[in-house]
Parts: sequence; C-alpha cells; structure tokens
Amino acid sequence: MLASTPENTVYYRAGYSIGRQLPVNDLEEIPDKISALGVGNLKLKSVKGGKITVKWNECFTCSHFPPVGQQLCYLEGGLLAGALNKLFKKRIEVEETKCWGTGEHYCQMEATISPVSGLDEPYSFFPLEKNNRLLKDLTFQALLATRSYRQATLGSEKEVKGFPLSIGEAIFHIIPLGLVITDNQGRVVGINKAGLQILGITGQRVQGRMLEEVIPLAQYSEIIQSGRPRVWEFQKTKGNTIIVIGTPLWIQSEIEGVLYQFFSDENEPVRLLLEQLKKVEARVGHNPENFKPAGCLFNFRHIRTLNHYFRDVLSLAQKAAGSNATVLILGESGTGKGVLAQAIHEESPRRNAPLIKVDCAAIPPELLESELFGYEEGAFTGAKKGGKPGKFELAHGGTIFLDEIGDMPLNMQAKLLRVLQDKEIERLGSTRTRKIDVRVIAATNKDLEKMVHEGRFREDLFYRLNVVTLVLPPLKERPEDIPLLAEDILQRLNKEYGKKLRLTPAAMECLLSYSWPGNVRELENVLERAAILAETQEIHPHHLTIGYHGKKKRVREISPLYKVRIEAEKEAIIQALEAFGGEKTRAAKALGLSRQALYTKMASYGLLKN
Ligand SMILES: Nc1ncnc2c1ncn2[C@@H]1O[C@H](COP(=O)(O)OP(=O)(O)OP(=O)(O)O)[C@@H](O)[C@H]1O
Repeated sequence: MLASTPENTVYYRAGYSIGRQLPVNDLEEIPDKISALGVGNLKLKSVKGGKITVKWNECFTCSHFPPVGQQLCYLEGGLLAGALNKLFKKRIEVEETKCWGTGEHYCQMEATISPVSGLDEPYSFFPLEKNNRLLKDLTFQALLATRSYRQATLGSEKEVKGFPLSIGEAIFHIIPLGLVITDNQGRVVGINKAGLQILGITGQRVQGRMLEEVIPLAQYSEIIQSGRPRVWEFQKTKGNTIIVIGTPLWIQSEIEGVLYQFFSDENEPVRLLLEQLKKVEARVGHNPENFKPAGCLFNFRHIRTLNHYFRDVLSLAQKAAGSNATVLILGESGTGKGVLAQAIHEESPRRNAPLIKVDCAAIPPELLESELFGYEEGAFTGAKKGGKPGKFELAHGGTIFLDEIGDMPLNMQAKLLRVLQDKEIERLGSTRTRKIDVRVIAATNKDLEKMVHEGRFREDLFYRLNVVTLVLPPLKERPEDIPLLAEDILQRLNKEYGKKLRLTPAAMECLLSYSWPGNVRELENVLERAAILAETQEIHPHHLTIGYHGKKKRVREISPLYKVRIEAEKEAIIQALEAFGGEKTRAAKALGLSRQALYTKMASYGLLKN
C-alpha cells in the first residue's frame, strides 16, 4: 500500500473515501473526474492486465515542494484507488512509482486490481453520495493541509530537511481538522494540534489516556462493535458545538483502531457534510432503534421557555433526571414529549448508555411482545436464526422510552407491569429469565386517568408509571414562547437553507394570533414551508400557510393579484412535488405542464436545489 505510517494512512484514506464517491462509469472518465477536483492533471498511461498506470502532472501536493527525497502524494494515491474501487468493485492498491518529491517531473501511480471481486469499502470516511460540492469542499480541506505544510516548510531545503517530523506526521499535525487516533481499546495513540486546540486541552498530556477523558460521549465501543462510522456532537462547556466523525481503521480484516475527526459546527462545509450524513443515516435506517439521532441530541439547554408553569415542569424534570425514578410525560401531540425524554436521559447518569424508543402505537399489537422482550430461535415461524433481543435488553444500563403508552393493548400492559416489578424479562419461546437494569420514561397524549376509569388502562400499571409526572403545556397556553421558538427554528432553517430569513412584525403577529393545535411540531412545519416559499430574506404573513381550523382571525394580507398568482402557483408546484415524492415528470403531468415548463417555473421560484 502507498501509505506507510498511520498519519499517511489517514491522508490516503481521506483521498480514498472522496475518490469512491466520484460519479465514474468507465475507466476513461477517471482522469477527468479527478483532475476536476483541482489536484492536478491526470492521464492514463497504460492498462495492462490487472495494472493501470497513470501520469499525474502538476500534482497538487508535490508540485509545491522542493524535492525532499521521499513519496508525498498520499491524498492523490487514495483518490485514484477510491475511484478505481468504485468502478471495478474490487480491492485496489495504488503505488506511487515516480514523484516530484523525489525529483521527477511528474508523479506516476500504479494501481493493482485484485482478482477478487466484492464491493470492498475499507475506508468509508465520508458517505456523501454524489454531492459534488461537498466532494470539492472536502478535497479542498485536505489540500489546505498540504498548503499549510508548504508554508511551514518552504524557504530553504535545509528547513525542510530539518523539519523534525515525517511528511505524514507533519500533515497530520498541520491539517486544519481535529484528528485523534485511538487503538482498539479506546486509548489515544495520537492527537493533532488542531485537535488539542478545538478541544481546548492544549498543553495537557493526552497520549495514552482513555478517549472518554478527551472527547466526551465518545462512542468508540459502538464503532468497534459495529465496524461502521458514527457521527455525534457534543457541546463544549463554554462555546460551540463539536461534531465528531469516528471511523474504524481496518487493517486487513481487523479493526486496529478508530480515527476521530472533529470540527466546530461553524465550519460551513462541515455543517453541510453533517446534514448529508444525517440524511444518509436516516435513509438507510442506520440503527433505527437508537433514539439518539446523530447530531440531534436534545438536552435541557435546547428547551427554552419564558412560561412560569413550563419552567417549573422543566426544573422538576431536571431533578428527576438525576434519579432512577420512572417518569410519565403527558401532553398534546407535538408539545415536545420526545424531546423532554431525550433531555432527561442526557442529563441522567445513564447518558452514555442507550436510549431506546418504542412507539407503542406504531407496532402491531401481535408484534409488540417480541419487540419489547425479544425471542429465541424457533419461537415462531419466521423467527430469526439465533433469536433477537428485545428493546428492554437493548436498553440495558440505559433508558427505555415507551412513547404512546396509552395505545398499548391491555394484555401487554399486564406483561409490562410484571417486567417493571420483577426487573427481569423472558424472551418469547424461552424459559430463561434475564435481569435488566432499565430506566423507564413513558409518554402519551391520552387522558390515562380517564382510560383507567373506563377500564382501558390498568390501574396498577398507571400507578407504577405515575412516579414523577410531567405535564407539558400546549403552545396556545404559552404564547410568550412563540417568538423564542420561532427564533430557534429559523436559526436552524437558515443554516439548513443557507439563508438569513427573518419574520416581519406582521408575520410574527400572525404566529401569535394562531392557536397551534399541532403545537411546536406545527410551528416547525409552518416555518419550514415559509423558508422555502420566501423569495427574499423576509417572511411575510402570506408565506405562513397556517391550518385553517386553528386560526383565531384572518391572517392573509391584501396583495397585488400578480403576487397572489405567483404564490398560488408556487404552492401548487410544491404540493404536486410532495404528492409524487419529488418525481417531476408525474408532477408536471398533474399540473398540466411540460417537464421543461415545470423546471423553468421551479427555477424562477427558487425551488431547484443547486
Ligand atoms: N422546546 C423545543 N424547542 C425546539 N423544538 C422543539 C421543542 N419542543 C418540541 N420541539 C420540536 O417539535 C417537534 C415535536 O416534538 P416531539 O416529537 O418531542 O413531540 P411529542 O409531544 O413527543 O409529539 P407526539 O406526541 O406526536 O409524539 C420535534 O420536531 C421537536 O424537535
């Protein structure tokens, strides 16, 4: 392999990951696609058997260096290996056979294609799909490191020779992203300078310390166990949010360690990258049971309110978080019951263990028992080989969030009660009991007391759950929070859409005059829609498509007819696209337009993503 030291490996792998995401359909395309990233000019020199030779003129990394007597172009080698792997779906090794850094006039890379096929993806750093802008941004980030190196070392040859680190090490330290490498026991093997700076631990000795001491909420065991990259974020005590991407470092078929890259969320390409990652994770259903969506942890700081009653509820919740007490959260749909459950878990001593969500209303009653308690192999037709652990087992040591508990069938309520009393479960089809240590948070928008009176909810279970009860007020009872929430939501949307939207006083008036039957969720939806509709930086009342039933008074302002027509057209296009899952041909047909006419209108209304 081209990269020989751990630091060079990091660089090679970053290139590999980017290369793998280039949209290439045949070998001839690869030189152009890589050249377009701004890393030099590539030409295919020869293709013989399983060997492909590429000439690399003006290679970015080494064309800026005086000859230093060693190979340098790890990022470039990785890029080529990644792109070839994508094309051939086979393991590729790239060797740098000539390099400017060793005095040649161009770099030459030789790629060897393994005869064994299979979609080999050992370095899955950045699952970005086909987003070219991000690819370029990331390549650029990596290139910045080289440039910094050049600035640090250019001058005299003596200076380069006198540089105390290997080139790879130098890059590792100069790269403007925080990097930490751990071994497979979670011990820190290396941390670069940006890393020390971002974490604010400059000067302290971290080498050899456990990762948790360096990066809070570190998820190294999950990465080692699953072999998959993870993304999460944490908040510095005073300061911005830090986003961490942890990637397993495979050496042959063993995970030898984990590379953590971390960034501050102020960095635009990084924020975009994170969003992309979240979308990919959501689409592939990555770890669907885990209620900790990467980068979206709610804690008490995120739940802001000016309402006295709600403040009291939050203060009780915060006290309860420190204990093991069962919590029952009541409130209308969309008031933030799920958000509060997350905040309680995050504030509790169990925060480093899983928070597992079970939506009791969404799981068919006949499956609920096996979902909650798991099953043994052969327990029923179609049971998975080896059996399956239930949510209670998965939540061991952590918290289980039983959402929509009011929808749990009576027979399951009896079984749940037994589990809560005995603190042990039995998988379906098994006689073995397993001890479980799980904290329970339950939530519902139903009137449980009424259900108890009507015999639809077990009284004993109700009292078992009703240890600490938190009742969330609907938004209409805390209108003073609307500006606060709107501001938070707009801030997030502005980041998401790259806009600087603000509400006009009339629009704010509109929000305040509405009764919000769908609570905070509805407010989020209304603002998200407005963010798409707004053609300037201002959100006006006519951008707020507020549900008719909840209106306290008329909110639409009188507008010139041409504006009304434009808004109506825009609205119809959005609706049609939503109805056909974004399929433009079908949406165009339903709207009585040609596909081209639809594109033109979408472009003029700012509905085309760049
Ligand atoms: N205080 C808050 N600040 C910011 N966003 C919030 C807040 N409360 C709720 N939200 C947002 O409102 C939406 C609904 O919240 P959540 O799912 O927690 O409500 P819920 O009461 O559990 O709803 P349901 O009963 O329908 O499951 C979420 O998208 C959440 O991000």
